[in-house]
Order: sequence, then C-alpha cells, then structure tokens
Amino acid sequence: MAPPNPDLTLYLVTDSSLLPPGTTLPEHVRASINGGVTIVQLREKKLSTAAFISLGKQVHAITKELGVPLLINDRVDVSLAVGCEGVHVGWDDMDCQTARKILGPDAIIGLSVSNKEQLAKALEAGPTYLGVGPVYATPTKPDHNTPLGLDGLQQLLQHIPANLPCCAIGGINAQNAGTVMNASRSKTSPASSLNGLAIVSAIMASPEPAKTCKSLKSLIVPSILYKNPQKVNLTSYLLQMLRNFRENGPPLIHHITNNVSKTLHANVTLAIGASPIMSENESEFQDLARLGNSVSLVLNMGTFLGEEATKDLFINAIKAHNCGNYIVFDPVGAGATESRRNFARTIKEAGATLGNSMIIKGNEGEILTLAGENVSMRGVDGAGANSGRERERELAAIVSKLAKDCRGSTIVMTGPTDIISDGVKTFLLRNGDPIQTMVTGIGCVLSSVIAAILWSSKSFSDKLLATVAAVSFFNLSAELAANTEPRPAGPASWAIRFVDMLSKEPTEDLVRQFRIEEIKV
Ligand SMILES: Cc1ncc(COP(=O)(O)OP(=O)(O)O)c(N)n1
Ligand SMILES: Cc1nc(C(=O)O)sc1CCOP(=O)(O)O
Repeated sequence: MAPPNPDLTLYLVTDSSLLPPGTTLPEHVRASINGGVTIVQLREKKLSTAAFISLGKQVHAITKELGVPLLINDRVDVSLAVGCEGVHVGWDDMDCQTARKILGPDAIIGLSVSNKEQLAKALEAGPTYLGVGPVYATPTKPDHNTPLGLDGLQQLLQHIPANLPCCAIGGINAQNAGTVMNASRSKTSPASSLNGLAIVSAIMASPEPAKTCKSLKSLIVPSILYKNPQKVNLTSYLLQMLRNFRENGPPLIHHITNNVSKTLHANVTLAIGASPIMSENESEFQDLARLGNSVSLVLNMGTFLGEEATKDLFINAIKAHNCGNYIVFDPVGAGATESRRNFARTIKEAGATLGNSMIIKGNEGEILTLAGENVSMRGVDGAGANSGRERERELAAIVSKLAKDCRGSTIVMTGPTDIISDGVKTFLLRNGDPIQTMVTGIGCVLSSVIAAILWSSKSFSDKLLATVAAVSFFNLSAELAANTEPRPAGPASWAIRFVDMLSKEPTEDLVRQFRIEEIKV
C-alpha cells in the first residue's frame, strides 16, 4: 500500500484560547478550510481527555465533510478514539514507530524537528512528514527550541530527502509567509524544499479566517507550484491566475505602441477586463505610473522613429514605471535593421537594471537578436518557424540563457511553439492557430494581455506562471475562435471572434485545454 501523502500546503494547528470572542472552534476550522487550509491538527493543551475526544469528533465531522485530514497533537489514544487520520508527535511524546504500530500503515504521523540531531533521529523513525521549527520565536509555544531563522531552516532542509514532506512552523504569518517559502527555495535544490507552512496564531486569532487563509495560501502556493508542479493542481492554479488579476480593480495598461495596432491593443485590454491608456506624453508618465494599485507599461517599438527620437521616450517611461509596476517590452523588428538592433539591446539592458519586473516578448528573430545570435529579418515578421524537438531544445536553451543574462526578466519567444523562461524554469506552450499571423497587430496585443494578467502575480516565482497563463489563454482563445463551428469566413471575422473569446470569463474546462510542457535546458 502507498504511504500516506498529505497536502501540507496550508496547515492549521489549532489553539482555541486564541479564538476571537464569540466564535467557536468548529466554525473557525470550517471557515479556514473554505479559505484554503489543506490539513488540520487539533492542538488543545488545556482539555481533559474526554473533552479533547469530544471536540475531536465535532471537528472531524467537519474536516471529513470538507475532505481534509485531521491529526491530533501528541495523543495517539485521542486520535484512535476520534477515528481521525493521524497524530503529530514531538520528542516527549510516543515514538513514531510505536504510534505507527498502534494507528496502522494508513495513518499520517508527523514529527517535530528543531535541529540537526533531531533530524538525524527523525530520518530513522519513519514519520509521514516533518514539522520544522520554530522558524521565528513565538509566544504560542513558550517552550519552543532556539529559532532557526531562515538560514537555519535552509540548512536543515538541505538534509531532508525529497520524498519526505516537510512544513515550517513558528512565528509565520501573512507578512513573512512568502519570504519563508522563497527562502526555502533559494539555497536548496528544488526537491528538498518546503511543502507548506503550519500556522497557529495568524489563523486562530483572525476575525476573518477564510480571508486570511486565502491570502496566506496565495503566498505559499506559487513556491510550491514552482518547485513541485505535481503537488498542486496546475489547472486550478492557472485558472486563479486568469481570474485574480482584477482583485485590486482593473489593471491600468499604459501603452506606448505602434500606430498600426493601437486600437486592437485598446480593445483587447478592455475585453479581458483591464483599462487601456495610450500616452506618449512624457510629462504625464510619473502620474500615469501611480494611477491605481496595478499599473503596467507596454513598450512596443513597432513604429520606431530612430534611436535618438525614441530613446528618451522609452527610457523615461521605464524610469517612471520603475515603482513596482510591470513592464512588457516588445522589440518589434529588432533584427531588421542595425538601428533597431541597437535600440532593442539598449532597452533590454535598461530592463536588466529593474530587478525582475520586465517581460520581453518577441518572435524568434527578435529574441534571437536580443540574445546576440546572428539573424537576418526582412521586416517585422518572424525569422522562421521553429519546428522539431531538437530545434525546440536549442531555442529553449537560448531563451533561458537570455533570461539569466537579463537578471530576472522573463522572456517570451512566440512561434508555433511558444517558449517562456525566467532563466530557472522553461516552458513550451503549444496552443494557437496559424490564422494569428494573418491579422496585423495580433502578435503585438499579446503584450497587453500579459501586462494585465501579471497582476495575479505576488512573487517572483509567480511571475513566470502568470505569463504562462496569459500566453496559453491568449493562444487557446485564438484557436477556439478559429475552430468553433460555424467557422469564421476569414481573418477579419476571426479577429472579431477572437476579441469576443478573450472577453469570456475563463473556465476550468478552458484551462484543461492548455498544452504546457516544462522542459529542462
Ligand atoms: C506541524 C507541527 N510541527 C511541529 C509541532 C510541534 O510539536 P511538539 O514538538 O509536539 O510540540 P507541541 O505541539 O506539543 O507543543 C506541531 N505541533 N505541529
Ligand atoms: C506548535 C508549534 N510548534 C513549534 C515548533 O517549533 O515545533 S512552534 C509552534 C507554535 C507556532 O505557532 P504560531 O504559528 O502562532 O507562531
């Protein structure tokens, strides 16, 4: 029989003494699960055995109904009496092997680890998962061990095998959850990293547990998905990406773009539920960049007026939006002339100084030009179709290297297969339809969609997946507009249908049709 494999993403450990006045534990647990808690531990230090069992049964009825496992803190006897899914034990409690004998092979048995010595013993003991902590000092457990801090956590994680799930605990809340998850990623190999966070006070004391859990989960999931895509439901995550970008109101997309596709940019931006503005008036860039919670800049060098004429405009726009906004740069025709090549490289360099807020989106010829490859382009269309697995691999390696060289920019190379990389992870996307190349400006307006959907992104790792969601959504909408009966008569009627398609609320069924593959380069 396969060992139990609990989802530790957002682990609620209870403490009724922290509940807001007038609330009950069972209802608080229910709301927390509705907000995204994936596993619950009943940790009630002051209850008699009888009261512990009675409360355990009440809470178990709810966790069972909502499909989430319930564990009991310390007490194997109470777990047996409640009939729940397992226990969490520490070093003063019953040992793991004995607990396993009593509870059986299907039980979830968690074990606490605070240092290297305990970890060495824990690896012998055969728990289902490890609770590693405390990360920070916490009044919730007055007898806690020395806090590990982020460095100590990373060091322990390096010695935890990839197949042993682990969560961090101790002093974790909405202010530091993303940092703890990201820190666990940065110095360790992806395999030996956190599967989630266990939290007591930040959830138990919240007057709005569902809302708190939802926002905690949005800080945790990106890192888990980034490291272990198989551990998270990719479909529901990408769907969330396509829906959440309007959470703080419609993002404002400031466009500096070519004359040919301005109207299409505006219509597509509106169709997906964002707000377009077209402005080349440098005196208002600072104000535009701060107009609301979520502002992005689309920079498209399609109708390029020459290096001197365009440089100040683009650089001043970048400077104005360098206040936490996303910038999507489309180096249109970068390989076509010497002057465009130089200019595109200047903007790419400027993006590399921005940390990770720039996305560079171009066709094969444009991206290869930025990567320093020798390409000859006839106009602003792509240099050629990438085809065949070998060619895909070659291009993926170039895209990934360019992303690394750009120090955090995400690179999107469009084509029959789209390639997206942040220099750490690289994805191949296979949705789309050849008709997309028959309407001018269609390639350009993908930037507007990316610029809007990026606002679902809350961390660096999320930015890549938000871009993957945006490009897949865009291309699948194109594909459906072309292939749904009755089929469009030609490119013009297809383009209208395409905009209609983009305006529909994305569904789970739509996301299931995304053809996404992660590729190792
Ligand atoms: C998920 C998780 N990790 C660690 C602990 C701490 O357990 P323990 O060492 O048994 O300490 P007490 O909870 O008994 O104070 C935990 N409960 N859950
Ligand atoms: C139950 C528990 N175990 C810890 C450990 O280090 O093993 S720290 C802790 C309490 C965590 O509470 P809060 O989320 O309120 O800080």
